[in-house]
Amino acid sequence: MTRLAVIATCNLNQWAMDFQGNLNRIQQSILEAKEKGARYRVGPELEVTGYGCEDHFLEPDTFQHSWEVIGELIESRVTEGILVDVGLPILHRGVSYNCRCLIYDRRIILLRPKLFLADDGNYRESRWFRAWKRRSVLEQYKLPEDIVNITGQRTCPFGEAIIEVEDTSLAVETCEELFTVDSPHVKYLLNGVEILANGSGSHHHLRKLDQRLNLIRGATSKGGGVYLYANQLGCDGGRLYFDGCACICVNGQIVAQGSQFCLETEVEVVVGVVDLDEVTSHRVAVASRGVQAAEMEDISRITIPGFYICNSSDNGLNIVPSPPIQVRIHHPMEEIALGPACWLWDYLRRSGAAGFFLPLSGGADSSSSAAIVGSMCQLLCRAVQKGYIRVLQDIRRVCGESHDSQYVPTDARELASRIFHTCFMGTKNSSKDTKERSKVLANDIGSYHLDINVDIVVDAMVKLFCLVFGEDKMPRFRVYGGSETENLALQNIQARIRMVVSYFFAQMLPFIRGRKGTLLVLGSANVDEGLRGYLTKYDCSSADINPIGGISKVDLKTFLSFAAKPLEENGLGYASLKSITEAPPTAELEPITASYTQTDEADMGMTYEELTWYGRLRKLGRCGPVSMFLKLSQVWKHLSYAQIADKVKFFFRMYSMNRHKMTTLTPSYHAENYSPEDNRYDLRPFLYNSRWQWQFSKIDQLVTKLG
Ligand SMILES: Nc1ncnc2c1ncn2[C@@H]1O[C@H](COP(=O)(O)OP(=O)(O)OC[C@H]2O[C@@H]([n+]3cccc(C(=O)O)c3)[C@H](O)[C@@H]2O)[C@@H](O)[C@H]1O
Ligand SMILES: Nc1ncnc2c1ncn2[C@@H]1O[C@H](COP(=O)(O)OP(=O)(O)OP(=O)(O)O)[C@@H](O)[C@H]1O
Ligand SMILES: NC(=O)CC[C@H](N)C(=O)O
Repeated sequence: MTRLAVIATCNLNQWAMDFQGNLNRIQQSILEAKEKGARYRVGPELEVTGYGCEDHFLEPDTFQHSWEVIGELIESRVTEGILVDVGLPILHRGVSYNCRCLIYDRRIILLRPKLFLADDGNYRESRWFRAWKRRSVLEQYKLPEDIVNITGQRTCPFGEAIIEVEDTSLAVETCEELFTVDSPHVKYLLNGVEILANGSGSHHHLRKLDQRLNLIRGATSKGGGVYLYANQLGCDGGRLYFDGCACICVNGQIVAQGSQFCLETEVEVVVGVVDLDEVTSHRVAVASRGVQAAEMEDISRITIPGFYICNSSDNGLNIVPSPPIQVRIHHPMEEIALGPACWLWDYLRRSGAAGFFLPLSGGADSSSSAAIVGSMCQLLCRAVQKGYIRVLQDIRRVCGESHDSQYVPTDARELASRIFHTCFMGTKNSSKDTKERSKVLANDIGSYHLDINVDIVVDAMVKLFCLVFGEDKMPRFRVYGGSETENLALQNIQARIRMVVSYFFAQMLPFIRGRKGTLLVLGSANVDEGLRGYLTKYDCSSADINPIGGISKVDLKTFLSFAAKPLEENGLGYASLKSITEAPPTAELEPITASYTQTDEADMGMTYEELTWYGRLRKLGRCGPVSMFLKLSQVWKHLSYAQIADKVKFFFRMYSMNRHKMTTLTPSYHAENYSPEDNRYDLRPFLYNSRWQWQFSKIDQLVTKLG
């Protein structure tokens, strides 16, 4: 008889601290798994609480509510006839652990704590949890009174163990454990485990999926086995977008894959039929695996008597194993169009706001933010067309429709006209070109567009200044003979007034349109501007949220070309973006004269491409000034050592002078590994000695030595 097992994993769009919503989604996923015939269901890491609770993991309430959720799950009887693997925080003997809880029928089979915590980049699990170190010991966990009352069970095993069922054995690991050098699954697989599950809380950044899939495939390609991967999906209350992609892998080949970016549903169950005999067969054929398996030390085992994961009544003819599939990996430009769009939608519908307000300059950055909102509207309309009722209900709520409303968006442009507001805020220094580009793009996307001039407010500020300090101190632009200080102050006041106007209009526009609520102000500072500090503190970069704050200018330019392509060519169909990509980036804060037009790259003293180099080397290459100089000397062969030294020193000077701006950076979608985001990801001082005396003198010595 063939051992065919139907098993399920899932993507869940959980929300930190939303215990009720999280419970509903977990229940729905188990029910769907059961309906599809699965006998094992794995869910994401910390799915009961949501992954991003952070310091709420220090509160006893969080642990107690987690048990209450488990109690309700068991009482609702969804766990009957299926082995359910749920992620939640557990307090054991006064120590907090990030755990998997395996439940079968009404019994807690095992609490399995995470062995290796995630602590780099965006993660700091050891702030809230301890890693489980007593790997050879199974302790007894004393179950809370509520659970005892529901189940009659007083204790359950706590630690690392293999679960033996009648026809196979399985084991679980948690997210980061897959990424570690000495992954627990190696030991489990060599111990004969056939099904391995991983509940994850893993975030998206550009070009990452490939790495994750390689690890999943790698886990079972050498020694055989089935690997089930579950993940959180969406924005659970922070800067990260968890990118789902729940999948099933058999002997190194993916046989089922869920979506990576999805706003259609909060619960996506991925089911596969796997032939466990193929695992045995794969293993027997690899003699060296057998040698290692034979000498592997034993791991504690817990049996579930009478429980079969395989369908014993089927002889392999009624259900067939899921065949290997071609994995779907989005192009990075699609990732930009999809990831931030889904994140924005989760944020918008969960914030209760009535839509977005975007200061749209007609430049590349704010146009990228606009295109991403357009992409969100397109995805929403497609979901509605496919019949996703919950999406339609959320749209109606965000649009301020009444309970009995029959409103259905006709198309993405019509939807955008209701929830997306753009505004060009010109001054004397704005050009007709940018104003026109802004208008045409707004029309392409369908936003409610305003075209206003803010000179009256800028002039009022200058007048106020003159009233206080006298007309003879009236600040002048450099091109009219003003000093650097005056020139900068006049630029910054335009930029800051735009920010104040944005918040004012975002608050008032729903009122003007006969709606309740307020709009969320969107920002458009990109990752490189942040790195170089080429932005005005508290200008339009100080928005509520920023979809592109984690994306490099180089990627954004490519994204705009992609988004300009027609829908039939898989672009976003915003043809007007073409002219925007062709225009040189400019702040338009200084007067344009016959001999002078302000441009970003000239102003910054470096190109955006150079900035990407600096960004990658600083963060990903972990370079200080000296190593960055040495690394770039190997690459920039067209420049002299002295020129490279000047560039590196200039970059570090600018970076360190402006680092303070990162402390007030608008929360942005995390997309780029070299992000300078100061809040969670790139923790550095913000008061530097920007002369870098020691480091720069070492660079000077090297230049002399190298000639
Ligand atoms: N160490 C420190 N720690 C904490 N705060 C510090 C600080 N040093 C200065 N500051 C504060 O920061 C201020 C200086 O920063 P900030 O006011 O931003 O002014 P700043 O960086 O001098 O100027 C803004 C720059 O952004 C450029 N820019 C380019 C494109 C567009 C836009 C735009 O906004 O549209 C702007 C603009 O051309 C200019 O180069 C100081 O006045 C002080 O208030
Ligand atoms: N004329 C304008 N009208 C509306 N918003 C503006 C205008 N100028 C600037 N902004 C807002 O201020 C932000 C910062 O301005 P900046 O000139 O630095 O633009 P940028 O970062 O180069 O972006 P963009 O490419 O969109 O111009 C812009 O992204 C935009 O949101
Ligand atoms: N939650 C985790 O353990 C995640 C860690 C892992 N390195 C990731 O980026 O996906």
